[in-house]
Amino acid sequence: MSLVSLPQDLPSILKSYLPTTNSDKKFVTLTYAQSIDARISKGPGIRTIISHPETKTMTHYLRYHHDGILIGSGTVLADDPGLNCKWAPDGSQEEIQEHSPRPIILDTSGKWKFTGSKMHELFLQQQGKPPIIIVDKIPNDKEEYVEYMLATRDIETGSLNWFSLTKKLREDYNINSIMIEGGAKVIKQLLLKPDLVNSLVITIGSTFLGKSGVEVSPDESVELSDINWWKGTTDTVMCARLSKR
Ligand SMILES: NC(=O)c1ccc[n+]([C@@H]2O[C@H](COP(=O)([O-])OP(=O)(O)OC[C@H]3O[C@@H](n4cnc5c(N)ncnc54)[C@H](O)[C@@H]3O)[C@@H](O)[C@H]2O)c1
Ligand SMILES: Nc1nc(=O)c(N)c(NC[C@H](O)[C@H](O)[C@H](O)COP(=O)(O)O)[nH]1
Repeated sequence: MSLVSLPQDLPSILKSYLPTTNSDKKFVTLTYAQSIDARISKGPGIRTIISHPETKTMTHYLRYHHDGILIGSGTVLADDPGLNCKWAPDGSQEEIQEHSPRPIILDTSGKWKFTGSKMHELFLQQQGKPPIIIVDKIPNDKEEYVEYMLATRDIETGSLNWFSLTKKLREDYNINSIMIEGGAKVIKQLLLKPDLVNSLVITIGSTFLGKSGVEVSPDESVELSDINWWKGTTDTVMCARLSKR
């Protein structure tokens, strides 16, 4: 699949919302595409195209600028995504392989298999990297090329500690910048974490997906700051930061 060109005016808008090059600081970008009625797919498990081809290219431009890309098991099972980077300044195969982010799959109950996936196929073609899977238990039948990382949980609540997770990815795998693409369960948690998320890049497609669509409304109200809008052919992109609560 080839991408359409990146709109010329997008990089200047995105610049201050991206990790700085050579930064060894932790940087988390939360990014996804939603409908006007805040849905990210037509229904649970249904892969739904919302982005115009030009904002799809933007997603690959964002991937180029991050060390890792994280999604939940619901998304990997529904979408079978490639999670590589297909955009590069000169589009060369070497550059694409080098800049493809490391896929990080939050699959605590071990439902997904790398073998046979689109990610696996791209890795074998040297067009993508193998994943790190975040699990609650290291499986007995480990898959070839996969790295397993134990989920870090709060002792008192038992819930996933996102701060420790990003710290561990940084310390153990040198993954400083992470872009988080979804799905809904992951997005809803992170919209309430202004101390963890450095920037928000949301594509809003000109469609309503309706009541049976998968919604991404957070459990509480969320204020944004440092807001910038880009207008494309059919989509708009909002770049912002989560305000401290
Ligand atoms: N439009 C977009 O930009 C976009 C992006 C990604 C996904 N999607 C869509 O979203 C849907 C999937 O969303 P979803 O909400 O079902 O799944 P999800 O991708 O958010 O994954 C949920 C799973 O991730 C793991 N997980 C998440 N948070 C966890 C935590 N705190 N502790 C432990 N494990 C945790 C669990 O295994 C959980 O079942 C699909 O339809 C997909 O097509 C759309
Ligand atoms: N930007 C964006 N626009 C969309 O319309 C849409 N459905 C997604 N969905 C995000 C989700 O993570 C998908 O699974 C990957 O975007 C697929 O990624 P690949 O191209 O296979 O690498 N993302």
